[in-house]
Amino acid sequence: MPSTKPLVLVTGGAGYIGSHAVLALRDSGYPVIVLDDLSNGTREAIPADVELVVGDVGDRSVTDPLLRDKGVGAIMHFAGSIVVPESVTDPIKYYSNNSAASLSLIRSAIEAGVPHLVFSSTAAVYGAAERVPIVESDPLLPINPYGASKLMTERMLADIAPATPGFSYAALRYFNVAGADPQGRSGQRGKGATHLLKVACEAAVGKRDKVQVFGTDYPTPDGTCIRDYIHVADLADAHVAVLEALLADPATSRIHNCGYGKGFSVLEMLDALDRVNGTPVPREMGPRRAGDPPQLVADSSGLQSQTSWRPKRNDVEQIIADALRWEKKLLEESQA
Ligand SMILES: NC(=O)c1ccc[n+]([C@@H]2O[C@H](COP(=O)([O-])OP(=O)(O)OC[C@H]3O[C@@H](n4cnc5c(N)ncnc54)[C@H](O)[C@@H]3O)[C@@H](O)[C@H]2O)c1
Ligand SMILES: O=c1ccn([C@@H]2O[C@H](COP(=O)(O)OP(=O)(O)O[C@H]3O[C@H](CO)[C@H](O)[C@H](O)[C@H]3O)[C@@H](O)[C@H]2O)c(=O)[nH]1
Repeated sequence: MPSTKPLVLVTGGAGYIGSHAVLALRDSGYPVIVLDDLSNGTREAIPADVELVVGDVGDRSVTDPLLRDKGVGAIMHFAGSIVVPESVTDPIKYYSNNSAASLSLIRSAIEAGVPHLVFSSTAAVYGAAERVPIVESDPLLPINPYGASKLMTERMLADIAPATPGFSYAALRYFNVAGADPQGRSGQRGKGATHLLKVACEAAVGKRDKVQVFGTDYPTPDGTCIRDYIHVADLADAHVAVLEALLADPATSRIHNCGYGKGFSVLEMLDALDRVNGTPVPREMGPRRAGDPPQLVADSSGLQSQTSWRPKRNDVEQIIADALRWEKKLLEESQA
């Protein structure tokens, strides 16, 4: 029987978080189509029967016919550039791919009559937050071009939606996304990983000789930075819940933090990895990395009170176990 749920276009669906959103949408009965330029994604990240359009979200010769002809009912917009230090050395890339390309997609969507867009924003819009947990109304003071490029898109959406009858959006500010699909269907692939848990799991399976701890003199109980790690499958479920909130109340746009509201230090994460792994992962204490705020923890009560989303995998050892299982699978694939 054909689905009665709207077709969802997932931009960046061949990447880490987008591929988990594709799984969550399909698990909930939504038909899905993916638009990705494969600059950091892979075909294998998407189920074989999902249509992949290889192209740039900023290219209207791609997005106009796609949105017009396929009958897209909502967009989840994950495509973007994601490396904070690179945004400092190459800000034009970030304003181009995260701000300008998003504006192009938004125009294309509105002209095609697509009513809803869910945008991947980031805790980086808050910059070096003065207090935790962070609420959505806290000051937006990004400290790098990555965060600024995402905030610009949020600002565009905040101005455009009220001026555009029939169009609403959700901006989701992710905190630290980690883990892999609990069923082993997807996980984080990209080369040159920089995220703590990915790097540490690569060290656990022998792809690296150690993990370096960036800074031990922060004003936190053990001196290392504190972050709020959300399981990627819970984050994917949050997207479905937010889409359903938009469909149920189409005139209301929303902005939500996505995290669990509990912080873990770098050393707490590495200790938990050692417990899950059963053998200690070599670690080395090192200097601070530029631009790291001491603490980022989300107040996500709005996401829970305003949508049906409830965290299901709010357990740091499960996040790590899923990430580690995925890393072992990647290693086996590379040795096959
Ligand atoms: N990973 C995190 O911890 C995190 C935290 C906060 C926000 N985010 C945001 O979530 C989104 C997804 O991040 P991710 O970690 O899955 O990254 P990712 O690099 O794995 O996925 C991004 C995908 O977008 C594609 N892409 C990039 N530019 C494109 C373009 N112009 N046109 C079409 N496709 C393009 C890439 O090929 C890739 O498959 C990003 O917007 C990122 O800024 C991620
Ligand atoms: O090898 C490593 C990697 C990271 N860290 C530390 O681990 C913590 C987490 O670092 P990540 O690189 O995993 O994540 P960030 O907190 O820097 O970045 C995350 O949050 C940002 C918002 O502030 C952006 O959204 C970004 O995309 C997202 O990955 C930081 O204190 C970092 O210094 C290490 O000690 N060693």
